[in-house]
Amino acid sequence: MDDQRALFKQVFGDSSDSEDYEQQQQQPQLEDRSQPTRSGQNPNWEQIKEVNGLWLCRDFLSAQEQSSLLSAIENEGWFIEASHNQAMRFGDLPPWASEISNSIRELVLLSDPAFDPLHLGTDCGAKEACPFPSHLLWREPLFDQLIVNAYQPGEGICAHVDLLRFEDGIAIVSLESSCVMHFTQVEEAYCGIANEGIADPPITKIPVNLTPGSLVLMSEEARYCWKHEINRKPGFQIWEGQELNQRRRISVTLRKLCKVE
Ligand SMILES: O=C(O)CCC(=O)C(=O)O
Ligand SMILES: [Fe+2]
Repeated sequence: MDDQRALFKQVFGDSSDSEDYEQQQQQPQLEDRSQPTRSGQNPNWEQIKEVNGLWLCRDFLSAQEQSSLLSAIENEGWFIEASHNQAMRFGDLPPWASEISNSIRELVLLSDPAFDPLHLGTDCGAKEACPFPSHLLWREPLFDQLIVNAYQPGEGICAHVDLLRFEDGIAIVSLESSCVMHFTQVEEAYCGIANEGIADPPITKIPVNLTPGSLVLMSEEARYCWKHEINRKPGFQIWEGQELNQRRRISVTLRKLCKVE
């Protein structure tokens, strides 16, 4: 526990604010539900073409797996009080989170036609066709930091790039309620893309529908050159022309801390 606290301090400093951004309090909307089923040997990866390095696996967890995961999270007792909406772990992850981490690695491997199970290797030959770069996939541990967020209807998260204290390669699992996450390109700050003398391009927002049981992987440009946000104020959660119904949403974010030299 003390180790957890020391690590927390190292990452976020003395402030009690967990990140540089705050969850927004927003207004509730209506109901939405989908029931993805896991495709087992055939993970269905969707590459978000506009955002390099952004991948979505809608059927990551079956309905059954989603409810087991929710029970495991509930058993942690983090969200008994309505005022508690975020929990973090550093270092060794709870068993259920390690399981997610293992499944992610497995699923990425299964999606790679170049994967040779005898040599436990993948070169993710066609870089753009791989949901997670191989130099990240084989790091140990794959993830060592966990955030579980609980969003009540109307609550979201402001546009941000995840802190640079975390390595490349971030995973987000969604539970309970669908939401639209929007991606907007950052100007030049984090990703070293300078555009001096060039007029700012019009801001494009790329919407991605995060259904319950889905997994998002962000690496490279998606992680450093795009902000992500969830705005659940009325009028912002539109998918295929319809406003999404909102319920509580739980998300599990997995990241890896940068090594401190
Ligand atoms: O809740 C989510 O889906 C996203 C969380 C997130 O972006 C973060 O914690 O940095
Ligand atoms: Fe984030």
